[in-house]
Amino acid sequence: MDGGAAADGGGPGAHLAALVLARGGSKGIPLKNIKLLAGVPLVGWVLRAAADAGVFHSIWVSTDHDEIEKVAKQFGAQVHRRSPEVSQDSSTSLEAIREFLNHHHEVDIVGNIQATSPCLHPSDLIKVADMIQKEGFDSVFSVVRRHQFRWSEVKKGENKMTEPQNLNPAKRYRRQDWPGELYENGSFYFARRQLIEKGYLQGGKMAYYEMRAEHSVDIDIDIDWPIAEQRVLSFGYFGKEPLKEVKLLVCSIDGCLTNGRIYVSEDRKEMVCYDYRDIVGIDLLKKRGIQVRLISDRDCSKTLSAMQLGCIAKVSATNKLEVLEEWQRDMGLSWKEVSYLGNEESDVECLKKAGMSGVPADACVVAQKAAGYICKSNGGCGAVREFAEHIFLLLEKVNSSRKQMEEMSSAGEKMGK
Ligand SMILES: CC(=O)N[C@H]1[C@H]([C@H](O)[C@H](O)CO)O[C@](OP(=O)(O)OC[C@H]2O[C@@H](n3ccc(N)nc3=O)[C@H](O)[C@@H]2O)(C(=O)O)C[C@@H]1O
Repeated sequence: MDGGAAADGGGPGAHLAALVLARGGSKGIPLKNIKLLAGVPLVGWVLRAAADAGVFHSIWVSTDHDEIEKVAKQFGAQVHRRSPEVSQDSSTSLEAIREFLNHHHEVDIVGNIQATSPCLHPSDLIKVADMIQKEGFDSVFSVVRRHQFRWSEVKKGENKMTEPQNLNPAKRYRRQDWPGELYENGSFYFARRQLIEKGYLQGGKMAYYEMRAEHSVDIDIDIDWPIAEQRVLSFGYFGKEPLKEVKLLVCSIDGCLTNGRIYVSEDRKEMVCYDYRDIVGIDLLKKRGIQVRLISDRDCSKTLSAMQLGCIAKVSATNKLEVLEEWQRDMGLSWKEVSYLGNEESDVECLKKAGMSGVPADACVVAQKAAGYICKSNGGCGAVREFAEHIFLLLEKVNSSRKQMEEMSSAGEKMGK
């Protein structure tokens, strides 16, 4: 097959756009593209890798859905609102990419990154960008090596026998004696505009990029979801900074631990409402050795003591960041070890500083923009519990990367012997 070479105007100066297609409809999992995978919306995993790769002139999400648009922007992507015609179950990726190109004449090369492959790393994208921009390929797509023996299909009623396709049954290869075969894994498809306009994502001077097997995840059906979750926890890309264990969670009281409503009686006694699930969350955090401290810019000391949470708290905090800095210094923690759950403008600086930050679903927009994680639960309705789960997932990741490091160094030692 030849898509017709299009080797013009594609050097380092050419506009390379990352494009993630994320329609709202989905055959299996509802709103799959923003469903939380290990605490991060699916599309967020690849957007983070694309941003940190630093090779794209622009990063886009093409969608037909308001919620997906919101999430895409939170991860720093620009949004192309696509037409319903290319958002159907029957619409192909190529159709959606061509529509995007029709609206963005500045783009010379498209790197279509599929959200359904969340284990992508920036290092992969940097290498592919080089293949296109320096080595002059017109299209590059990702593959993975598999050692799978294939057999021909025999349809019901056919009077045939199945045939081996890539093996000799008399001399079955052992894994280590057979290089295996390359399979398209759906992680990405880079192609020049000229090729795409001719109706191809793969063609011209074409190459594959072989991904490491552990980075190759393709979420297709519901049962893939828990497997993918485990895979990203072990091998996913979690951002530029090395991960650290969280040692402290600071939680804003009004609007996070409570729903923000205050009932006042005639004798000026106040009542607030909180969710028992959040108290369970606080207990679980403490059991895992994570201190929980509470903060409020209001004097809510009486209410707080009535709640009997057993947490250190600072009320009437006029500057929450100063309090947080003081706690961080006193406990001898790095910012990476501090997590923060807030919901208001007064929490923004703390959310930006903390290594791990979250907001309830109904937090104000500026707080949402500053946070790394947006809970599905509202304040006072399980957000603390949910954020605790998110922290536990991170701890699992820290443990598994520690194990990986230990395994790698012991393998290195063995080789050195
Ligand atoms: C480039 C391409 O042809 N991609 C197709 C891939 C590819 O062949 C496989 O991943 C290879 O392993 O297969 C499909 O893959 P799937 O349907 O999961 O789509 C992959 C991601 O792209 C989004 N998408 C797809 C088409 C479209 N018109 N708009 C979109 O937003 C989906 O929401 C999802 O996030 C398939 O299962 O049929 C359909 C995809 O169109």
